[in-house]
Amino acid sequence: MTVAFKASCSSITQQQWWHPTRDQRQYGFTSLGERKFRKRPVLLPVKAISGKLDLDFSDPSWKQKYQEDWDRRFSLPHITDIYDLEPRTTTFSLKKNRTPLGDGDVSSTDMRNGYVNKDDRALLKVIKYASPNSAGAECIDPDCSWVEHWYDLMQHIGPRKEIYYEPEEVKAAIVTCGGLCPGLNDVIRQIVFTLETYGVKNIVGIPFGYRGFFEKGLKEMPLSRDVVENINLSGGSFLGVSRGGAKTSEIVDSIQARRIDMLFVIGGNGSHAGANAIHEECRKRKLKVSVVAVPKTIDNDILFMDKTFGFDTAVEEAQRAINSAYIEARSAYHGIGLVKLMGRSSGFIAMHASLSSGQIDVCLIPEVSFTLDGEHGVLQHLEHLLNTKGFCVICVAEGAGQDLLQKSNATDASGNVILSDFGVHMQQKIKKHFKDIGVPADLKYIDPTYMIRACRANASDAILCTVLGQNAVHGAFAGFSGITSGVCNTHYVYLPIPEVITTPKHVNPNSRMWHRCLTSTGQPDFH
Ligand SMILES: Nc1ncnc2c1ncn2[C@@H]1O[C@H](COP(=O)(O)OP(=O)(O)OP(=O)(O)O)[C@@H](O)[C@H]1O
Ligand SMILES: O=P(O)(O)OC[C@H]1O[C@](O)(CO)[C@@H](O)[C@@H]1O
Ligand SMILES: [Mg+2]
Repeated sequence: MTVAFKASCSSITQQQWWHPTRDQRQYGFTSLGERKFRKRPVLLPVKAISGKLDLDFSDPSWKQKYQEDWDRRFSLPHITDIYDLEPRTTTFSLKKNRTPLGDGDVSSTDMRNGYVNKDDRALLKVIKYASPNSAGAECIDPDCSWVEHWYDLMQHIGPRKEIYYEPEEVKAAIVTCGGLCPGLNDVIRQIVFTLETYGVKNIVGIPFGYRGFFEKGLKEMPLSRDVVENINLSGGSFLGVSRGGAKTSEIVDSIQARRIDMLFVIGGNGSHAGANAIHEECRKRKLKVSVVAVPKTIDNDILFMDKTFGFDTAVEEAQRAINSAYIEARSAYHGIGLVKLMGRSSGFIAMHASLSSGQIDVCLIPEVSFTLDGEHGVLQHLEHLLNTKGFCVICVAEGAGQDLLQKSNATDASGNVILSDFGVHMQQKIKKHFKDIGVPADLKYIDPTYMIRACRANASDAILCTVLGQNAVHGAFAGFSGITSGVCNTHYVYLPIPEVITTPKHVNPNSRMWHRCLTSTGQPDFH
């Protein structure tokens, strides 16, 4: 495959992720192979923090402007942004028996059936809210009148008919970063399987996250179907994980020295920021490297995504802890069960675990403030529960109630703020409160966080991992870089990395799901 640099290309640095640089893009996708020159879109004022346009709703063309901005933001970076490249017919056959692998001769039936079309799109909104005050309403215009806008350039994920790499020449690397998450091994396994299906022979694992790129003594791990066949049977990461790391330039030096063509980064928001920085640095150096991320977080806190892999498993595993807390509390005189679950900035695990168990009386999450003391505080409610039903069970997310705790200013190796331990704080507060008022209370505190994170993916997460792992490879072969993928509004789509890491996704306290949780626990407002 011949490679020629494009004369002009704008490189986007990590600091310049926001829209103005994206506004500079001149090309609109019509397909992966053909691109039409499109008139440069009108620059629109953008509110940098909210990510929303300053739209004038009296302007009859506001919808068009909104969509244009959306198109710009969600256009997927592609290696033809830098290179003049001709694609070749894919080696990924959907019907193996009729089309031998690696010969590039995809049958005409295959061409018609099953490959993802350049114009396939997913719809972002499916509900029209009658009022901005409706539960869960996310409105564009003040009347909440507009529904239909598309993940215009968030193309449906899947194999394309045309690819931009010669599989036999590709060296692909996989790295897992951040904390553990059920399903990491399933994703690694599916990436390897799919790469081999395209005909890639040189696949390596980078040990212990980004650290594996620079730490002397950490060797690449050759990967194949044989090597990864059974890794999904246990939790953790077959490759190892780590936080913190080297400068992006050092990582890209290493990528260059190792002659890596495709890098698959499985990780959370930090890993995605790193993946995007690597992608930008590769562009700056004019390296033909596709960097494709796969979102990993049990916290389910990545924007736009219905759910991330590991989350279902975490919720399911949390049931065991909640059930134990319930049994302990139910069996003790004035028993109180307290369970702390993960969720640094989002309370999805705590909310879903509380809802699904049906055993929780009080659920506390970071998104909803509360007081512990006083007439309307949590402790008063616990007194009430002991008086009325004789026991109670509380579920707290680790990031809850941080405003009630002393800040430590400490950070981990990746720069994440180390939170004060709300579970322990709550344990001490409850003990002291009941001692002070002279009421017996038998508190059992359970912190199952690492047990939940280290376990193997359940069935639904294993399927999600399969979809995401396979499609990461399809995305790389389709020539995208700086992308990630996820299930958005029940459809799987590719997204540009910067758009998903602008802020963590939070539980909406005005959502039906949080209202359901309140109905289920019966807890009052703690104010
Ligand atoms: N802004 C950034 N730019 C470049 N690299 C980053 C950035 N933020 C984090 N990283 C790197 O990404 C890796 C993973 O980051 P981090 O430890 O925050 O985990 P994460 O991917 O967010 O996963 P988790 O959900 O478990 O926290 C680390 O090696 C870290 O150095
Ligand atoms: O102890 P570690 O490895 O830093 O991970 C803890 C963090 O992992 C997360 O689950 C994110 O993956 C956070 O909720 C939590 O704070
Ligand atoms: Mg993170």
